[in-house]
Amino acid sequence: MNELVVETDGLTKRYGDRLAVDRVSMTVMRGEVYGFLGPNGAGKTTTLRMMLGLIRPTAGSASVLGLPAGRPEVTERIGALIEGPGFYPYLNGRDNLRTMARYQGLPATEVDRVLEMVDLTDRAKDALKGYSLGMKQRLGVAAAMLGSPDLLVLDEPTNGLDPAGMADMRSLVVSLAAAGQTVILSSHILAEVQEICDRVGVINDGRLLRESTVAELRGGATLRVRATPEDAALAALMRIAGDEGVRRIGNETLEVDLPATDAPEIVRHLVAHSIDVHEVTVAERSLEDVFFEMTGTTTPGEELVS
Ligand SMILES: Nc1ncnc2c1ncn2[C@@H]1O[C@H](COP(=O)(O)OP(=O)(O)OP(=O)(O)O)[C@@H](O)[C@H]1O
Repeated sequence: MNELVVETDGLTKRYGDRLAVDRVSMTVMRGEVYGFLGPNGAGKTTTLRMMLGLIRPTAGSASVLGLPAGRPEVTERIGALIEGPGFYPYLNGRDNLRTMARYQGLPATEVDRVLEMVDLTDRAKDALKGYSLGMKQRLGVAAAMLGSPDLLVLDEPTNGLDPAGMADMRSLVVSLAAAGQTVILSSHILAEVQEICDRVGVINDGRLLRESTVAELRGGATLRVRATPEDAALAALMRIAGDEGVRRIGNETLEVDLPATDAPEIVRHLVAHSIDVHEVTVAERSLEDVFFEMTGTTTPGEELVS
């Protein structure tokens, strides 16, 4: 357990004056879905390309499966879908994968296995030009899964997909993770990362701002209490949560930094002080709120619209 699959140390890439990746030190553990999150141009693809050994770092290092990135014995244990899959349009799905499998010295049964995994067995005999973008992306994941790689790297796998295609891709990643596959998934879609990732690295302007579990990043939930008279409620709640643990947020409502399990105690306490409790709700911060606080800029989602 807790085996390191990827470790980067001060990983840096400079293009002329542009520092695309700036001293990134990140870790990915075996069996987790790691969300690499950041707005467009943040440095996600450049970092992944260094991990895959496709480009050389200007400084720092990346090790994958305990060996320096780029070594052939490492590269062959990574499956990647990066910048859209390249297929032969006139071949069908199965023959496209067979060509790749043959090149890698893998048997035809391996093609059937990965087709089944991405739920394309029924359409495997159709020519690729009839595939939707979502199907092509799924075939791309199937190609990346040939030979059962130890690490699967998916760069923006839902980019350009319609909502149904996105949901499809998300459930595919979840099913691969359930089967024990280690996945690095880059995305600028916060809700997506929140839904399917165990841990997240947030990158902005080439720098890794934070690396933690999604739950840690979002912080604990808070309680919102609407009670009157408000001043008396504030004083009473401060005795439980401390002066810093309670804030007024308007509409006779107070925000309290206590877990949801404390709600009954809070209500009892207020009622014992003759305070009327009108409503108690649990407020969870979304990853989007957190991202906004961390970068102080627009969320990646908003950038998409521009
Ligand atoms: N080959 C290159 N030559 C020059 N600059 C580059 C090159 N590749 C990337 N960059 C620059 O490095 C920065 C990071 O780019 P990168 O593609 O890694 O970001 P990203 O987070 O993957 O963004 P996106 O979500 O748009 O794919 C950008 O400013 C980009 O313009």
